[in-house]
Amino acid sequence: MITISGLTRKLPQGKTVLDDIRGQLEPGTFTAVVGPSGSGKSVLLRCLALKEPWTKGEYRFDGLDVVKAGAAARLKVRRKIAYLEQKPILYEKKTALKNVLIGAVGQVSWLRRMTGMVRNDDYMDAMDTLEAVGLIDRAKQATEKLSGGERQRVAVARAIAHGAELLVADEPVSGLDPHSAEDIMEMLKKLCKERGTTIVVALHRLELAEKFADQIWGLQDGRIVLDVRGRRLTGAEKVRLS
Ligand SMILES: Nc1ncnc2c1ncn2[C@@H]1O[C@H](COP(=O)(O)OP(=O)(O)OP(=O)(O)O)[C@@H](O)[C@H]1O
Repeated sequence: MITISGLTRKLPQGKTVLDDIRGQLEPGTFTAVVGPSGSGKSVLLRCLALKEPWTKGEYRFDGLDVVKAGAAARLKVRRKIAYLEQKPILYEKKTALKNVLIGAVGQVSWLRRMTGMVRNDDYMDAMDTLEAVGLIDRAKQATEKLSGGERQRVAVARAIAHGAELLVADEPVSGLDPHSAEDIMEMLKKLCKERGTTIVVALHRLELAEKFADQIWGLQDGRIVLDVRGRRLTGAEKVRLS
C-alpha cells in the first residue's frame, strides 16, 4: 500500500505545482491521473516514482516513510518502482529481448553490469516479461521494425523487468492510434490483475481512464479535486478535467 499525505512541491522560482496531495494506492489497483495540461500530472508521477523531490509531505511505501528512511531502505523502495517516461527511448538496432535485458541488468550489481554478464535466469525472466506484455513472438525482432504499440510494450517490459511492484507511466498511450491505445491499456490492466502490479498512469483521454481505471484522481492547479472509484465521471466533472 502506498499512502501520500500533504505532498507539496514548490519550484525554486516559488510556484506551487503540487499542493497538499493526499491519497492511497492499494496493491494491484489501477489509478489514472487526469487533468488539464499543466495541472501537475507529470510532476506528481515523478514524485510517486521517487524521481523528483517534493517540498513537504509524507510518502509511505508499505508502511515505510521514504523521507525518514535511510538511504539503503530508500534504495530498496526505488527498486520496487518502475517509471515509464512520456517518450521512452529504445535501443533501435537491438532486439526487443535485448532491450528488456538491458532494463533488468540495470538493476543488478555493478560487477555484473561491468562484465555484461547475463545469466540464463535473466533470459528466462526477460522472456516471461515479454510474454506478460504479449510480445513473445517479437522477442528477436529489432525494435526499429516494431509498430508504435509494440514499441510501447517493449518499453513497459523493460520498465518492469526487475519485478517492480509499482509501475508509474506518464502518458503511456500518447501518440498511439485509438486501437493501439486500447490494446496497451488492456495489457496494463492485465499486468495489474494477473501480476498484482500497482499501476498509476497519467492520461489525457478521460474515456480510457473511465474504462480501465479502478480509481481516478482529477488534478487541477496541482490539487486533487476528484478522487473517484467505481463510477463514471459526470458531464460536469469531465468538463472540469479536460
Ligand atoms: N522543472 C520545472 N521548471 C519549471 N516549471 C515546471 C517544472 N516542472 C513542472 N513545471 C510546471 O509545473 C506545472 C505542472 O507541470 P506538469 O508537466 O506536471 O503538467 P501536466 O499536467 O503533466 O501537463 P501535460 O498534460 O501538458 O503534460 C506546469 O505549469 C509546468 O510548467
